[in-house]
Amino acid sequence: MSASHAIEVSGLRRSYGSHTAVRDVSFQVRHGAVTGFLGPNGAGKSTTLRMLVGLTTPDSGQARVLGSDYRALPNPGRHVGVLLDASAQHSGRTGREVLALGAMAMGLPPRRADELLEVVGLDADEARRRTGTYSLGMRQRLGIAHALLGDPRVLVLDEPANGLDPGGIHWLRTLLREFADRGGCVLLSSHLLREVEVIADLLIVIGRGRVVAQGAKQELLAAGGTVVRGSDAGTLAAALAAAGIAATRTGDAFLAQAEPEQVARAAAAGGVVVLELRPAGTDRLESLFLQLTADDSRETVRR
Ligand SMILES: Nc1ncnc2c1ncn2[C@@H]1O[C@H](COP(=O)(O)OP(=O)(O)OP(=O)(O)O)[C@@H](O)[C@H]1O
Repeated sequence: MSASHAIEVSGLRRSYGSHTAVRDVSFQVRHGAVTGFLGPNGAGKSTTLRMLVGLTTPDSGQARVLGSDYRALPNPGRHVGVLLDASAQHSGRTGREVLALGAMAMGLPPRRADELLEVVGLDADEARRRTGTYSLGMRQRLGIAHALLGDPRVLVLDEPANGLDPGGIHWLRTLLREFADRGGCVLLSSHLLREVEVIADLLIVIGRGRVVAQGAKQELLAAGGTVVRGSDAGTLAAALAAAGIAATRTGDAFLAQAEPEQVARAAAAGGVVVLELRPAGTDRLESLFLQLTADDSRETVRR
């Protein structure tokens, strides 16, 4: 395994009866970045993450974290923080007890629980409450605290933004950004394109148990060119042509095959006031994602 990759998954496959949940999934996840694992409901995200941390046995293929089978890591919580199901905690324990027990299991002092409660914004009152009374957002915060307890280098989080309000999503984004900027590796799943788009640097898109796209978010988003609309369509067309930028007209806008900055400069050089400028790739990724969702025929009305 390459030392630059924290996670390496190759040829993973898992069936349940006649249904293949994950078929030939391969990807690598590097340090120092937040990687989003994106796919519609039932695409195979949780099954893949469960195989990664040894909770589900693959029919074939292998998954390695920090160069090892997860189950072979000594004291794994000190290396890999995992949050697969925020509701899995014992509902009769208080938030603080959950963290204190986790700290003890990892050989850490109980004060580590208090540090993490502060990091995830659970106050003293909330920490004393049984987790059975927690909202989903509070459970997610507790689950993230548990994943961070052992100061791991890798985080594997299944739908961590589920149940968080917009402020909570902003908080999560900042937390994961800082973790990755310190060199950590984050792999997080989501079934919401917009959610993962604001949090992740890299994307792995999965549909029907297969990886259908992967790469840097900016590249995936930029691949479709730039949508531009100007004060005068004729002058804008001429300005783009003069700059050697191929463009096709869609209504009163153009789809230009160049980066937004090049397009803006071309428009400025032609004296056109730009009224709209955005990467078209967002649309492309969205249509790929909607197509995946539609392929699952969950949204299709059968006649
Ligand atoms: N233990 C199981 N027994 C039978 N089928 C299962 C089991 N676990 C997963 N599956 C099936 O495998 C497929 C993939 O499920 P998985 O939970 O991995 O998807 P997901 O991408 O995480 O979906 P979601 O976004 O809805 O959580 C689904 O069709 C699911 O019903």
